[in-house]
Amino acid sequence: KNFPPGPRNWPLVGTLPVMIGQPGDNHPFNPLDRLRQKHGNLVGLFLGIQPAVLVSGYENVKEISAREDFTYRPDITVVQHKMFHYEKSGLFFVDGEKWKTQRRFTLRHLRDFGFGKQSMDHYIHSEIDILFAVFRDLMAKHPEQKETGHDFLKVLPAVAINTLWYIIAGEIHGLENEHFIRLTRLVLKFFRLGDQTSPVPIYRLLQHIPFINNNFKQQEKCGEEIMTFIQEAVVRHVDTFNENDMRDFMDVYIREMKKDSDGSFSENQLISICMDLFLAGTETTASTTTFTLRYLIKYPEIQEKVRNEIYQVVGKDRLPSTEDMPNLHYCMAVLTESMRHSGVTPSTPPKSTVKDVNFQGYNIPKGCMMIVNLRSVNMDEKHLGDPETFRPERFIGPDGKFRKDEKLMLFGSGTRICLGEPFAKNTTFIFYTSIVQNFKLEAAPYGPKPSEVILDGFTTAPEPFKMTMTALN
Ligand code: HEM
Repeated sequence: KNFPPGPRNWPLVGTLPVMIGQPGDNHPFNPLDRLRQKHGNLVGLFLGIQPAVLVSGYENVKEISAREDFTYRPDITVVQHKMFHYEKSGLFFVDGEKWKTQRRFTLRHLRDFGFGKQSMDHYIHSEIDILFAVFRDLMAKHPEQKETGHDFLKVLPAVAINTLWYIIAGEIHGLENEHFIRLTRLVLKFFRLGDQTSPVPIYRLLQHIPFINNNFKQQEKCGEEIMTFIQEAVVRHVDTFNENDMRDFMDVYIREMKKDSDGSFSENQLISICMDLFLAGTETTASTTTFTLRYLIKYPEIQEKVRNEIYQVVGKDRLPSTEDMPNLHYCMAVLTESMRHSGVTPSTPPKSTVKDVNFQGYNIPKGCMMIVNLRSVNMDEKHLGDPETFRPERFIGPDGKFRKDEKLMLFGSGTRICLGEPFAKNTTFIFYTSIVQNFKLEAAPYGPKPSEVILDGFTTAPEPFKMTMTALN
């Protein structure tokens, strides 16, 4: 009663028939865009019989994100919960005091190992050296592909994984390591198989129905393999643990497990946290960097402007670092515009309520899923004027300096705001500016132009594309 208005709620399938894409859509979120246009900023939906509300618009999203009532996550089967007998674990899908304690601990101790700090730069730079060696190797081994394009960016996710994994588990994997290459593929596949508005993770019954459970089953398989990789690293850490030598985040967590008397710091919880960080942190940063490079190929004049600023501020003899960020105004504007326009996270992971709640005069029943529409904020026509246009200058103030737009939500907002924001900003910034400093990027003269397709999943991602690179230094 007094639930937000929405499309027709059919028996069993609820509103799902109007939540699927149509021919001509250019973004996975188009069906939800249409619902918002038709029904307004709060749309009542049903994923099967599960009530859900699509929440759009800056004010609504800000309020939902700030209110304690909505900090909960719905009961969704994720691979680690299933493996741990449906006990909620990790960071993303835990609630209340458990979430607060684990989030605080994780953030504090990741920072001790350089997470989101300048002290990480040297490590990011050494990963970039490896990346550049791969680029040069590809060009030397297959010079003929300069005409049709190299698949340069396929190694980027592996580099992103290494950067994060070093802090979590103190390990670096060679890009030629077969096991590691497989892991990288699994992470990407895991994300593409996801679907934020699928009822399958909510209903255990649907998880057993062939065809309907197709994506879910495949995703579960990928997730299990990724979990095994993490579990093995945890076991190695437990076996070699030395109280006097904290090598990485896993060690610090194990030390806490030994001190902890109520069991809230457990091995399962450590595995789940690492899984959450690993998944949340690697695909998102790799996709953001790839989207940015895709825009720079499409707009060569912007690429040139980025390069000129880097040459002026940083020069050619060293790679850009986080210390340069406050002086690279245009580069910051380009990254921000790329994140806004591409929208790797068009919505937050679903939120939920644990009691009946009133929101904007509507009744939101206990257990209702809240689909928080960040895209509606980052593509807000009233605020931005021309949201569909890629225009980094919108973030340059009259003084020529980068101007932060407080009305954007690139990493969510409020209590659950992305835990990895500083790390993600630093790594994507250094990755993309270093590439542009050292290589000219172009569409291959005889190959297809980089695809403009945006892939669906838990996040959105650019469709892989080929390009030509010319070394500049
Ligand atoms: C460009 C890269 C990234 C983007 C666009 C992004 C975006 C987001 C968004 C929109 C949320 C949801 C916030 C909410 O529920 O209100 C989120 C949550 C989260 N992100 Fe990120 N993220 C990125 C990178 C990272 C990295 C590098 C890490 C960690 C290594 C990370 C860890 C997390 C975690 C743990 C949460 C859940 C927080 C919680 O529920 O308390 N993310 N992220």
